[in-house]
Amino acid sequence: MIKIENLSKRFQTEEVETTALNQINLEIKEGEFVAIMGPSGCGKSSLLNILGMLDSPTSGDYYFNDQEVGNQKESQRNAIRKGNINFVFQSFNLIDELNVFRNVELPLTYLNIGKSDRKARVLEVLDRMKIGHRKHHYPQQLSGGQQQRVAIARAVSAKPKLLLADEPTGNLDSKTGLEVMNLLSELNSEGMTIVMVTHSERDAEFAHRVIRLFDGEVMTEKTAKEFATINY
Ligand SMILES: Nc1ncnc2c1ncn2[C@@H]1O[C@H](COP(=O)(O)OP(=O)(O)OP(=O)(O)O)[C@@H](O)[C@H]1O
Repeated sequence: MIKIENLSKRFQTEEVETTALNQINLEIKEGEFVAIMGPSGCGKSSLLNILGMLDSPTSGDYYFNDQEVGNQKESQRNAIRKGNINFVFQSFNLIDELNVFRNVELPLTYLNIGKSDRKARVLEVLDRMKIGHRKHHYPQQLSGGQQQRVAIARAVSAKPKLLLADEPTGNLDSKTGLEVMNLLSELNSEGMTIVMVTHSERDAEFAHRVIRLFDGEVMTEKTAKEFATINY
């Protein structure tokens, strides 16, 4: 599903140039659950943003389902992302002015799905995320775990092929975090490909595979072993 070849991302500010990703190569197959780990500043978010087509690489290629997307125009990337890729964030990013039902319905509106179809899909996904009983509540009336379940419902209501999660349990206590990880695992076992950035070794255990980044580079198994002897 995903193939990245010799991909680099550099940020240029007035004084300095930062290499966030340096000549990365990686592949992710359909149906995989992959965790991306590494110390702060190693390039995890930069990689997730590129995978999600929110940002483009400075050099190198990104193939999504065999189509080169990294070097496409923004409008083209947006069109490919629509319906294929969705996101879950650490800070939930729900719209405070909309109730739970409307938050989850919104992305379906952009996909031009009819009203009765939307309603059926929203109710189904809210039930699956065990939050259907809160559909008339507003985000601020919910606990963190409930908000994240709504955010996951919103992200998966359009049945994306790829779900990108940026520290999805970062703002949750460990019990609620575990519930969220179980939901993500369930979605993955039904076929959704998941790529998750995490600092939590416990969350990473839910993944099939961990990609470790260090200073913008993917660590090989060998360098990862060497690295394990250093504390970070
Ligand atoms: N928009 C930007 N402009 C300039 N530099 C940036 C920008 N975004 C990221 N960087 C730099 O690129 C490097 C990688 O950042 P990135 O956010 O990808 O790391 P990260 O691994 O996600 O970190 P954290 O775990 O702290 O979120 C860092 O040195 C960061 O300062």
